[in-house]
Parts: sequence; C-alpha cells; structure tokens
Amino acid sequence: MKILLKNALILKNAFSDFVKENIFIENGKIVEIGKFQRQADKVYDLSGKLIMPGFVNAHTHAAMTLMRGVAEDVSLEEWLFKKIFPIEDKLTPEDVYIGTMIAQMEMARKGVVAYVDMYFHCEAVVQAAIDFGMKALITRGLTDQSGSDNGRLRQNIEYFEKFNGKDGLVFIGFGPHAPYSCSLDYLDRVATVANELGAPVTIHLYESEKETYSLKEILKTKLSECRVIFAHCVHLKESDIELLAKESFFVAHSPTSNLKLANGIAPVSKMLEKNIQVCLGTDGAASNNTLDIWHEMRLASLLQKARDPVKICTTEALSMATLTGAKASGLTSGSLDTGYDADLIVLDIEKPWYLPLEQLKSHLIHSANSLDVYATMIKGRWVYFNGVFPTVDESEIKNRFEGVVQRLIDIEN
Ligand SMILES: N[C@@H](CCSC[C@H]1O[C@@H](n2cnc3c(=O)[nH]cnc32)[C@H](O)[C@@H]1O)C(=O)O
Ligand SMILES: [Zn+2]
Repeated sequence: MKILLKNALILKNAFSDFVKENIFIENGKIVEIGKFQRQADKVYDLSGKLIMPGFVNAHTHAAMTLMRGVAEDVSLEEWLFKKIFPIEDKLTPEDVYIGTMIAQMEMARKGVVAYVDMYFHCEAVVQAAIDFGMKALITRGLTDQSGSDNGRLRQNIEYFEKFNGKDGLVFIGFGPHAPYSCSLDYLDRVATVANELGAPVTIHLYESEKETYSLKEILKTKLSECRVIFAHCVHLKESDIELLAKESFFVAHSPTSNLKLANGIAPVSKMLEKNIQVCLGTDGAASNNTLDIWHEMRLASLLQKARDPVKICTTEALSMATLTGAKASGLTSGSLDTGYDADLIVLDIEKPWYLPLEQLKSHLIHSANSLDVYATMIKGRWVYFNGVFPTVDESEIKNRFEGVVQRLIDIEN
C-alpha cells in the first residue's frame, strides 16, 4: 500500500523547523519526505493541517478507564488499597480487553501512537493492542507483598515468550509494581530475568511522600543493569537524582495524577539539568482522569514555570512527549524520517488559537487542544481519521464497555 500525504506543514521532530513538503509511505514506513511527485494508492490532501510525530504515553494502566471517576477526592493509599484493588479483584480478561480498547480509542483520538502499560490479564491487553493497531509495551504488574508472587513473574515470562514482537506492535516488559510492594530479593529476581531476556522494566518510584525506601539499595539489585522506566519520581532527594542520570534509565512524569492524588510536583527541572531522560505518562484514567498527553505536556511545563520561566521550554516539552518517550519504550522513533515507521498525527491548525502561525511550535504546548487531532496513523495505518476509528466498531465497544461497568456496579450492590 502506497500512501501520499500532501500539502501539509510538517514538523519532523521536536527540534526541527516546519516545512511544507509531502510524505510518501509504503508498507507502513516513511519512504520519502520532500517536494516530489509520486503515484500512490491513496492520496490525502492535508492543506491547513500539520503532520508531526505521534505521542508516546510512557506510563499508564489502560484498562483503568473502567474505573474513571469512581474514586475521587482521596489520597493515593485510600485510592489504591480501599477503592481500586477491590474492583480490580473482580476484573476478567474480557473486562480488561474492553477497558483497554476504550483507552486506545481515547489515546488515538488525542494523538498517542504508543503506550507503556502495567496491568494484569495481559493477554487481553495484547489482543486489544493488536485488534486496534496500536503500539504497546505491555508489562505484567508484579508484587510479592503477600509473601508470594502467586505466579505473577512466571506469567510475565510466558507473556514475553508468547507475545514479544507480535505484529511489530506489541512488546513485553516486566512491571514490578513498586518498592513498597516488592521485596528487594523479588526485585532482583525480576530484574535478573528481564536482563536475561533483554526486556525493559517499569516500576513506580517515590510517588508519595510516605515512600522512604532507599534508591541506592534498590539499584544494588540487577535493576541497575536493565532499561528502566521509573514512573512518578516525585519525592527524589538530590542524591537520588544523580543515581537516575544513566543512559538506560528514564523517568515517566505524570503531573496530573501526582496533583490529583496529593503527591506533589516532581523536580523535573532538576532532573533535566542533570540530563535525566524524562518522558510523559498519563497514569491510569482512574487517577487522571484523561489519557491526554497534550494536557500532561502543558501541565509539566507550567508546573516548572511556577518557579523558573526558562523551564520547561517548548522544545523540551515536545521532545519529552515524543523522542524521549520513544526511546524509553523502544516502540517508535518519535521522529518523522525516511526508513522509520509512519507513526504520526495530523493536527487541524486552521483554528484561531494556532495564530500567529509564525509561533506555531509554542502553540503546540501552550495553546493546542487535543481534539484538534484530525487523524492518527500507526505503522502506516489510520487508527483515527476525522471522527472515525477505522479499525474497530466504535458503538459495539462502547456498549460492551457500559455492560462491564454495569456488571461491576451490580456486584458492588
Ligand atoms: N494488583 C495486580 C498487579 C498490579 S498491576 C498494576 C497496578 O498498579 C495500580 N496503579 C495504578 N496507578 C497507580 C499509581 O499511581 N500508584 C500505584 N499503583 C497504581 C493499578 O491499580 C494496578 O493494580 C495483581 O494482583 O496481580
Ligand atoms: Zn501508575
């Protein structure tokens, strides 16, 4: 399949200038960007639009759309242990599938092309990603809090063996939940396996003030030898920040969730000063409550600007949402270039809030609206196009989703 996208402005990556060129895509990959004439099976005239790399949501629990809005105005502990875990105990693989599907529809609608997930019933998450056509690094949440991990690590390994690399969309990593829910021995075991398999790891770290373990001790485990995405990192000491400055380490910053659960503001400016690779995540829809990287990008920037107008600048914010997320997840390039997968979004910039066009890059952070996303393409396939989700039956999924939610409410009563 040969696709020609023409007459749009193009932003190849966070650091580049806007150019008015064409993009030629063949078999899911970008073949050429430039001023050329070529024959294609499908030609799209995208005048008045901007094409840019799609976003990576580097930390989420996709199926938690099922619990959007169910636990408001509470602290992290009450939210997680009292409200969320009891509901999660009742979730079937089918529920996780449908919750993940709704999450992917929201993410695609708002310009996300790839996400990093930590959840359970991962076979259902895999199936949802494949059916929808979205890239995902899927990890099984792991804990040995009850004294045993009840086969969770074994399951995670099975997911890896069965699904890693599937359709070039799905990759499997390991998801030790947090240092407070995993013993050091267990963390070491998980990291040893991940390291042997060459799989990335993601873990919640220093989300709330109450988390007082030692990062130094944690990094004495094999975790130090893995590619790791540390979610949150709100309560880092100066000395911890240094420890995270490493080629294979990434921080997934989730400012909305951190504010909403009263956890505070992560020291992102300090992290960036130390060259820590910071990307963005929404966390789950039960603590955000949207899966909107535009929103995280703007909030991340504004929260640091409260103290220092220089941070987080436009280019930094954009690269956190694209290039760094891509590097962290290993899923996509975060950049539009020859030879890369066509993972891109089309933004309708014919709105008053994109004027003056001369300053368009800053509007992408501080003035854009996620619903201005006109289309989202993953590996050369439209997963959202002008109001339609071409890969799925939208109303069937919505109906099934509401059915699951109703069943959960009925069990409750
Ligand atoms: N509880 C599961 C494994 C954990 S999956 C990942 C978990 O992370 C939880 N989670 C979501 N957001 C957060 C957060 O912000 N902090 C800590 N945990 C979270 C989510 O509810 C989910 O239970 C089991 O029994 O096998
Ligand atoms: Zn989380």
